[in-house]
Amino acid sequence: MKQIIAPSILSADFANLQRDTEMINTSEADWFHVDVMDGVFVPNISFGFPVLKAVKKYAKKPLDVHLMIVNPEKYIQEFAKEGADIITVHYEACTHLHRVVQIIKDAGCKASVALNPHTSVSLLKDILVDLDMVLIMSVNPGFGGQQFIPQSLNKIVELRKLANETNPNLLIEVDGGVSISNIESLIKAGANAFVAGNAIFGASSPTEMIASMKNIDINSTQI
Ligand SMILES: O=C(CO)[C@H](O)[C@H](O)COP(=O)(O)O
Ligand SMILES: [Fe+2]
Repeated sequence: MKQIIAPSILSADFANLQRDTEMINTSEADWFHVDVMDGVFVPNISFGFPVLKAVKKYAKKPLDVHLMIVNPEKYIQEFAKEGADIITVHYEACTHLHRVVQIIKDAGCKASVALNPHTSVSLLKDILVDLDMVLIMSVNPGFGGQQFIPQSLNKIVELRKLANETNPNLLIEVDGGVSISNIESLIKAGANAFVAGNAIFGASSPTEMIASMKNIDINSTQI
């Protein structure tokens, strides 16, 4: 299976959101990545339900909703109602993570958990079997356009090993500083879903950049 590419609409032009949504629709991208920030869990505020609703109106691909908010359990049903297909909550924001994962599933969505750069993948050992995806944050959450933290590579390798024991179909998504120059090493480490904001929307041709990321073939690369 080819890697999943999820452009982050955080880097889209909000004055031209319909245009950028259509660009993703007609590109080789797989999902829309939707970053919700509350100004409490992270030091930034992005957007909430009205923007999700607006994207959903035109999006022809699944919405991958990344909740960087405290008490996410309060809002999961509404995010599902407004069109989320995959919901990611942060490990660091959930005291009762198992319960939150069940709430996501009961709402009819795929369940995913994100780990901040300082959070060890070993902490997910007892819940991995219940998850559809783990999101490895490769920057500190809160802003687009930051530099990839190299230690994230080891976390992907470690997580893939752990998943092979209990949940071999687990998707591993990487978010933050992903670009055409590091995506190959991330695939080799064991990740299979990639969020990119700046790398796509900052490119001279976003659709060509999406196609390049989608079609990297790690087997044909000479070492
Ligand atoms: O969750 C996020 C930030 O917290 C974004 O998804 C992420 O930063 C994408 O932007 P970029 O590819 O420009 O780093
Ligand atoms: Fe994100």
